[in-house]
Formats: sequence, C-alpha cells, structure tokens
Amino acid sequence: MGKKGVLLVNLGTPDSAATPDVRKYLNEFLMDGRVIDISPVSRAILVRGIIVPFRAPKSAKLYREIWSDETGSPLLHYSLMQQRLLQQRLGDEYMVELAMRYQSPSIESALERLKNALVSEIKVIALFPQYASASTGSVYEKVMKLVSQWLTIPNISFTNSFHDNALMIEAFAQNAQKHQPQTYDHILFSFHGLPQRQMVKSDHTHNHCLKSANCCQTLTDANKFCYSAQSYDTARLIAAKMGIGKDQYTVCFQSRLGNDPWVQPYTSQVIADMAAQGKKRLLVFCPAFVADCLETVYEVSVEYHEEFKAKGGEHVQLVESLNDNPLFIDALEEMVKG
Ligand SMILES: C=CC1=C(C)c2cc3[nH]c(cc4nc(cc5[nH]c(cc1n2)c(C)c5CCC(=O)O)C(CCC(=O)O)=C4C)c(C)c3C=C
Ligand SMILES: [Fe+2]
Ligand SMILES: [Fe+2]
Repeated sequence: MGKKGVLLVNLGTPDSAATPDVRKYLNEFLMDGRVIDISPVSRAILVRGIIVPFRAPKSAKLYREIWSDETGSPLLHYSLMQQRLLQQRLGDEYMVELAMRYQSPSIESALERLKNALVSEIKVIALFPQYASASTGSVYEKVMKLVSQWLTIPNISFTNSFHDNALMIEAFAQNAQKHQPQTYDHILFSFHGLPQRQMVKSDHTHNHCLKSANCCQTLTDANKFCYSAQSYDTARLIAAKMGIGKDQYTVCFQSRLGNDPWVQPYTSQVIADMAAQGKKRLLVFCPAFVADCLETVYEVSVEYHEEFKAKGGEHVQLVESLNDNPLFIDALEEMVKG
C-alpha cells in the first residue's frame, strides 16, 4: 500500500514584495472568475486595465512592511510550518503537501508530487474555515480540473468547511488568553469580506441569503453553506468557549475591494462606531485566516489601529492567527483521519 496523500491549500501570496511580483499575483488572483465574478471580457478590462495597475504598487508597499528578510511572506511561512508539523504528527504513513491557489508552490506541482509518490488517496483541505466560492470553491475547482486529466484517479476527498471545529475554536480562544481579554472594552470578530452578490448567487435555494435583515447571522440547515452564517457561528463558538457575552462582541467584515456592497457591517465602520461610543481598547480576532498574513498583521494591527487612534481610541490588539498552535495541528489531524 502506498502512502496516503494530504494536500493543504491556502490562498497564495506574491513571490516577493517587488511591484512586478505583486502585479503577477494580483493578476492571477483577480482574473479568477470565482473572485471577480463578472463576464470574462469585463473582468479583463477591470482587472488588467484598472484594478491591478493602480493596486499593485500600493499593495507592494504594504507587502514590504510585512516581508521578512529570512522568511518572506508570513502567509507562506506559517503555511509551510503547518505542513511540516502536520507531516511530523501523521508520520510515514502519510505524505503532506502544501500548495497555494495562486502563485507558488502551485497546486499542479503539489499534485504531481503526490501522483509520483503513488499515493493511494488524496485528502484536500482548503485552509479556509468558512466556505466561500471565491476561496474554498476556487481551490477545489482547480484541483478537480487538474486531477480530471489523470488517467488513474485515486480516491479523493474535500473538506467543505471547518468553521465549527472544536479544536480550532479552542486554539483561537487559547491564543487570546495571553492578551488578558477581560482588560478590553470590546471584542471584534473581523472576518474577510465577500461581495453581497456572491452570497446571493451561492444560495442555490434562492430563498435565504440577504432576504431579511438578520438572515445570514444564524446558521441553520437551510443556510449551512452561507459564508456569513458560518462566520457568525465561528464567532459564537469562540465567544462561548471564552465566556464572552453577546453584548461584549461584534462580528464584522474587512478587506473590501471595489464599490459594490460587501457583507456588512464593515470593520472600519464598527471601529469608528466603537471610538464614538468612547471605547478605548479593542481585541480583534480574525478567524477567517488560519495563518497570519497581510490582512491580519497589516490591515488590523497597523491600519485599523491607526484609524481607531485617530478617532479617539487607544489600542487595537490582534489575536495572533493559528500559525503553529499545536491545537490547530490537532484539528488538521482530526480532519485528515476523521
Ligand atoms: C479567508 C478567505 C478569503 C476570501 C473569502 C477572500 C475573498 C476575496 N479577496 C479579495 C481580494 C483580495 N484579498 C487579498 C488578500 C488576501 N485574501 C485572503 C483570503 C480570502 N480572500 C488572504 C489570506 C489574503 C492575504 C494574502 C497574503 O499574501 O498575505 C488581496 C491582496 C492584498 C491586497 O492587495 O490588499 C486582495 C486584492 C476578493 C476580491 C475576494 C472575494 C471576491
Ligand atoms: Fe482576499
Ligand atoms: Fe446567507
């Protein structure tokens, strides 16, 4: 019997913080029809003609702020660490590969390595706790397209989402403890945003998403794949684990792109509201990310911190992502073996 294959896939990051590499990354990322979900011609005009030329130099500047001379992009660094720790945990019976949906290491190269090792099965885990077509859906579409070309297709399985995985919830709660959560005025659960249009399109029942003011805030059997409802559920579970009351936390969504409406409330608006209410210290979880990245170490720790201070607040403290937390490796092990 060959080894069992595991393929971990995260979003991806530029090869370097230089503008040409950031341009290449953004072009690949934003030309994905699940990310900018408009017609191919309109997408090419918008992405190649407008968004990327303006955004690449600005994003490159931000990437330079978080880039390490030794380890490069935090997202790749922590993802490789997770691969290594999971491989150690699972032992010789398994072969664990890491890929990025965009740029490197590519999904194609990781799948080739698994194929050449004659693995008997492949478990694919997109490293996004909450399901979205733009993230998890895109990873699985890419894997399926590539594997569909193989003459011999092994057993292959996908994890839709793990927004309620108890070990992951415990890992986030554990990471918050060192910041003494009781010393903060309020807690935010800031998830990556998503265009509202994509939420509505993903609702194949056509009678749930964004039909009423709060319909995407509670997870039910009818909306079990809704990104927003899964996000609220993750926040509820972390809060319950930590004994945080409903009035002590707010769920919000960050990293908006473009002028279309995205899932609300926006983190920047919530931060302004908190400052207006006289709150001084905010503790912020980012449970859409399992590894620290630009959106956590820069957008939250630097940008939102500065915005909050400019409006009268004192401190925005990020709860570090799961990175090398052994409880998260336990969670991955459980997903592989479960
Ligand atoms: C957590 C899951 C993610 C979803 C869902 C998602 C949707 C989404 N993102 C963009 C646009 C950008 N996202 C960017 C960075 C980024 N996004 C995620 C995850 C999700 N995105 C991560 C982990 C990262 C960080 C990557 C890193 O290198 O650290 C960026 C690039 C950075 C920037 O220029 O600001 C863009 C652009 C859209 C449009 C979208 C849904 C439609
Ligand atoms: Fe994103
Ligand atoms: Fe919904």
